[in-house]
Amino acid sequence: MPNWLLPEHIADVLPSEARKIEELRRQMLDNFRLYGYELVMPPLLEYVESLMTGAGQDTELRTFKLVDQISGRMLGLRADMTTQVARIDAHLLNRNSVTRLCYAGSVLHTRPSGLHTTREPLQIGAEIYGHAGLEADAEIQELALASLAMAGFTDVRLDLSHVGVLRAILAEDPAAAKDEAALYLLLRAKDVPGLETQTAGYAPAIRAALLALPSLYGDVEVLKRARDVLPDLPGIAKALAELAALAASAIGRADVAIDLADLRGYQYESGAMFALYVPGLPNAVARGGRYDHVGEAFGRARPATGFSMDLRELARLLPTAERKHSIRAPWGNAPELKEKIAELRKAGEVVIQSLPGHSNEQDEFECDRALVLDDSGSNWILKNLG
Ligand SMILES: N[C@@H](Cc1c[nH]c[nH+]1)C(=O)O
Repeated sequence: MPNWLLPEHIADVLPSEARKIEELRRQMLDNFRLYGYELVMPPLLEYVESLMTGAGQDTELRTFKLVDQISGRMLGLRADMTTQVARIDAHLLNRNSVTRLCYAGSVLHTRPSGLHTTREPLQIGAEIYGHAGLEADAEIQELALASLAMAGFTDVRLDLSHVGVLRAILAEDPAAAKDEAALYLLLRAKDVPGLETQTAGYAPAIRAALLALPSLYGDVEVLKRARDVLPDLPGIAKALAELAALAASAIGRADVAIDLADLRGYQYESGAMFALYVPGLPNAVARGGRYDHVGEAFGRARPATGFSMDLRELARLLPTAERKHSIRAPWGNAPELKEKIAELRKAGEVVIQSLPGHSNEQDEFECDRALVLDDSGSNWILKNLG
């Protein structure tokens, strides 16, 4: 085995791809700032218990673990930054007001989520703490859509779902409530035969409601159908009304679909959830939603909602960045030459000094101009290279 072989689903990012990713990262973080989101940088690794606080079983399975040589305690490499940011809001900032935070950094997954998916996504996201109303969910949804528009995606599908529907159904039947974890998995997989077996002993109305969820998928008309077929419970009515409002706020910006069985989050979600899809990729490019109980798990209840996405995946779908035009300059220590180069760089030009013996080499950059001495031999001027 050559000693440079990388583990499966782990890869280097080469120059043109890296530039696309980095440009996207900067654009998005700058845009988050325009909405008032403050950047935070949580650590790559933490004690495993703190990483798991408020998170579900998926996070546990996805987290790489190692032993800390200083404390002897178990550390985990973060698999998702959302709970880290919730910890920062709950403990370090200690603000009672609305707090908007954003982040960008690598996360690691023990297993890839899809066939061609990386185990090292570059997660970027934004979270709002301190507002329980739907306005915060709508802002997050808008920001996620604006981020995709900014990256050049025009054809976006927004799938909406709501944990409140399942919770309201489960609260009606203790037998069903006990099986919550299993039901989650079956609904996520839209495994109707599995659901039929699992729900065999439940109260008939509860069973019928659970079996209806996988077929409650489609355009916003589904909400009407859901009102007809699901039990008349306040929790369900509230969830469906929230979904109708969120769907309405996205009209004209995305194709909206409702999927009441889509529970593919990290299991910390507590309200409306969404996933964004773009052509060419079966997996969601962005996920988000409300998760009001994570702060509580950290000892300070704070309403919360947010979204995140993988910049590597997004960048992969975008066309290759054009080669950047640049200026070739000779190598040398003459003060006038150095001054001229500094001036051009200050103006935003890429100036590449050719190292001796390498004057015609170029890779990522296309030199369309050269810095040369004029006929008098004393002034540095730019010459177009045909
Ligand atoms: N971190 C979640 C999405 C999210 C952010 N905030 C709330 N939910 C994910 O990657 O699926």
